[in-house]
Amino acid sequence: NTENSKNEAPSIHSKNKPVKSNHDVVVVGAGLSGLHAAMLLEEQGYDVQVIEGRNRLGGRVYTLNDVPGKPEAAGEYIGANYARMRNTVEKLGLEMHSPDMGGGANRPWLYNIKGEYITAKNWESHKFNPLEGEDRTLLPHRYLSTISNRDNPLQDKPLNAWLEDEYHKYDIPHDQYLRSKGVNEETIKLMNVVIHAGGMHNTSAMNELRRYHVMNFSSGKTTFPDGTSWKMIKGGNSLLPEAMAGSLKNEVQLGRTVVGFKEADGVVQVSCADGSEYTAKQVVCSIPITVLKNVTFDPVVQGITKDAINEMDYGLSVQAHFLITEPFWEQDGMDPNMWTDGPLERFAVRTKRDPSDPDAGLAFINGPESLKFRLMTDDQVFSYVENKLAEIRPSTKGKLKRIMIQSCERDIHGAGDWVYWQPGQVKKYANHMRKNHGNIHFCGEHTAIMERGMEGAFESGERAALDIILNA
Ligand SMILES: Cc1cc2nc3c(=O)[nH]c(=O)nc-3n(C[C@H](O)[C@H](O)[C@H](O)COP(=O)(O)OP(=O)(O)OC[C@H]3O[C@@H](n4cnc5c(N)ncnc54)[C@H](O)[C@@H]3O)c2cc1C
Repeated sequence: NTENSKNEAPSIHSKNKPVKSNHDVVVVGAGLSGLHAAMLLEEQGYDVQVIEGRNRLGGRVYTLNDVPGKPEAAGEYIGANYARMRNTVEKLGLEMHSPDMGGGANRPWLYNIKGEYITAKNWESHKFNPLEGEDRTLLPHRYLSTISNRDNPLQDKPLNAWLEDEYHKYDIPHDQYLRSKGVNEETIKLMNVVIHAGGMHNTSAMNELRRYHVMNFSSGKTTFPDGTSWKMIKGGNSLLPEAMAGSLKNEVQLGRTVVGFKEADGVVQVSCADGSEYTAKQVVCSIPITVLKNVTFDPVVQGITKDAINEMDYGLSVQAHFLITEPFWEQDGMDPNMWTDGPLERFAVRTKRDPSDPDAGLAFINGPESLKFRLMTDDQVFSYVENKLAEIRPSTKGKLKRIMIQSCERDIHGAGDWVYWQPGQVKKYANHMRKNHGNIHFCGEHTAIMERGMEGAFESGERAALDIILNA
């Protein structure tokens, strides 16, 4: 991992010396939300300076150009309904292409459940299949989305319906909601495998229902002109934040980790770890909410916003990328891609973007098992994954070469994958996340109302920019 780890001091590797400068607006964070806000403000004639803590652009959009196949470490699929994002892609002259949505190398998953190998073909009749009737044809990796989405009370409702009081009754643990719908314990256990929240008990049913409501809207109701629902940027999604930053008049300042905001007499002073100081009348802050715990505010943030900063959390995931030196699946004759209910959760052989690319494999752990990786170094993550893999799949032994560990949480600027709402948090916080603190306007996917993911980031940047343009 080339990014600085949580154990290290904030980045001071800025290629620039510490600076002092004054602008109409300072935007903190060069992810999609911050960059979109900056572009809109600049269009309206504001002098805008974007500052970014990492030494790269894009935040949770990050193409791993050094890994064969150039996989996306984070924001990957662009929905047909991503109007703001599509418009920006077009405006900046980038092209999109249809991704391989098959997972891994477009091969089926081999399931490893309770230590037993089960093929997709054998699942319907297998004794571990906990469902009845036609549902027995459902494959385990589809349980979470299919079953959560059934009789979704948000169906056909506007995308902001999840914020309304009448749906607060669903702001309860997701496992409790599923039990009330008659879903049995064995099914819930399998749904739990890849849940981004440490477990089904820790995510609000409203969080999950909203997730699938937005997804239905993306993939069901709108399409690209060629009839597809999802696309990616040709050459890698990172090209988009790079082009957005390149379109701005003031060069984005990298390596400027913000440590404090101080507002007095209508001016906000933004202080960075490297000693730089920026002042502006207005600030757009796209720092992920959990990272805000480490940033000081003067005057201090109080009340519900303070509680939200202390309590909100993001899902975790760890990706261990390997080169595959020999096709281990040819040795044991089984499908290469594994979906397991054990500590590895998923291991996939990645799609080759170019036939000359060597085979690369990815252990992607984002369910309850991901929590333990918070306490490991990158080397320990590699060893752990290799050992667990060798236990359940001996043919992998000696055939994997370490490339990199990637996680959106394993550095001081990252919070995790994306925000999730714990039971009770939608009611408590969802309508407060967008409240400004004096002249500091918060944005970021965690503050979006209608959309999620990358389009949620765009939506939130637009809202923060409009807040300044119309009200400030
Ligand atoms: C594994 C994974 C898969 C995903 N897949 C999809 C997908 O397929 N489709 C989809 O739509 N979305 C997907 N997403 C979500 C999407 O990537 C995010 O919602 C979106 O990119 C978030 O943008 P943002 O601007 O809100 O936040 P970020 O991109 O996190 O931007 C915040 C910026 O602030 C910077 N920062 C943090 N702290 C400081 C500080 N103290 N000082 C200065 N700068 C700071 C960060 O470095 C970062 O650049 C995925 C995310 C992950 C992790």
